[in-house]
Amino acid sequence: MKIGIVGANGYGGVELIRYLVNHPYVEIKLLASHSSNGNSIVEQYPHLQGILEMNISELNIEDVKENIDVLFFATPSGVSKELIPQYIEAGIKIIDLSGDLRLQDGSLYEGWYKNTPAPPFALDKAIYGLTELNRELIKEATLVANPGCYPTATLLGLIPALQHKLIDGNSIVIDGKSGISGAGRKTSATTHYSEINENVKAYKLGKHQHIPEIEQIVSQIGNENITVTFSTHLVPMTRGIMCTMYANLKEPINESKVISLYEDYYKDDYFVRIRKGGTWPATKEVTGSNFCDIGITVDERTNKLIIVAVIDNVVKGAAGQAIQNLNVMYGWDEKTGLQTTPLFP
Ligand SMILES: NC(=O)C1=CN([C@@H]2O[C@H](COP(=O)(O)OP(=O)(O)OC[C@H]3O[C@@H](n4cnc5c(N)ncnc54)[C@H](OP(=O)(O)O)[C@@H]3O)[C@@H](O)[C@H]2O)C=CC1
Ligand SMILES: CC(=O)N[C@@H](CCC(=O)OP(=O)(O)O)C(=O)O
Repeated sequence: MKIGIVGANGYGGVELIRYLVNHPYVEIKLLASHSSNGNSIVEQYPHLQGILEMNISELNIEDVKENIDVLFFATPSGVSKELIPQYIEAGIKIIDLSGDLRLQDGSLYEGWYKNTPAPPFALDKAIYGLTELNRELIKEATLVANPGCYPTATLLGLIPALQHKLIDGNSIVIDGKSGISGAGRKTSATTHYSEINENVKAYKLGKHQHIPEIEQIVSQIGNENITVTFSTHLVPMTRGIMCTMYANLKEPINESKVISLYEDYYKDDYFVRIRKGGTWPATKEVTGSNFCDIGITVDERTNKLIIVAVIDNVVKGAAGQAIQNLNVMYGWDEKTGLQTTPLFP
């Protein structure tokens, strides 16, 4: 399968490269970016020396039609919605890592991303790529909207509780924490070393673009309109997301019963691992891997279910899940090219 990566020299793009160079069924045929055309990817990423010595070239639809089967977009929001329509019409399969195609209702995109939405035909075609939720739809998809990093951890943590009607959807509070690579490669005052080192910062409270994405799916699963409280924090680490979710239990339930419901729900999902009672996952336990690890507690005193979910933001939160979706689209074993052991310590 011939693959192209747009946004190849960003963090999502370079993580796609890290996995795809070892994927047995794909060949990387195109690396494209915005401002680095003509340069070798090795100039920006010397760790790729001897592994992928390839020039970054301009994105050209005629070249893509001739040489590419699947195009990954690892570009900032606002880019793929402009470029993708012509590639859809040309019959190219697309996996978009950005937020441009995740919200089915274009007016929500307009409100939260402050930009015009993708054309309705593209939004209709896009399948939300949370693999464990939409595997059957992804098998037939030609356009996949890969989920955001926080929504991946949050939704994998909440879906079994909502499916089993254990919690009141409108009581959900999500406390999210992310490493700095989540903000992409370009530095800014907020992601500058001296601003983030030995510091924890809350940001975009009540305004984060992942709020409508999470609400879209929890409402679908809960079969009612659900609004969530979602807060995000930057923590001084490179990779990793931890989302801790709190919700009111509808009926009292034993913790070990909830854990066994979760184990059963994810029994066929290699990349989701449920911790035993009284233990909770840490971000380092998934670093560099496509796993989402989940720990569960029932706080009987407050009648709350507490769920802790961790992922590596650039793997399960971006490039890894995108490759998992590629595998599903082509009927390959979902783990193909993704079976790395987390990088611990
Ligand atoms: N980082 C993460 O943990 C996650 C990221 N995502 C999403 O993935 C996408 C990529 O993120 P990330 O890799 O972190 O971002 P980066 O800022 O690290 O990289 C962005 C890439 O997009 C390229 N680019 C920018 N504008 C254009 C354009 N108009 N045409 C073509 N290429 C363009 C840049 O090229 P150049 O450098 O040459 O300008 C660069 O290669 C974003 O939508 C992000 O929200 C999703 C989940 C997690
Ligand atoms: C640490 C950090 O800044 N993280 C980014 C998440 C990036 C992402 O996944 O956002 P998209 O929805 O645009 O894909 C943020 O909070 O906006």
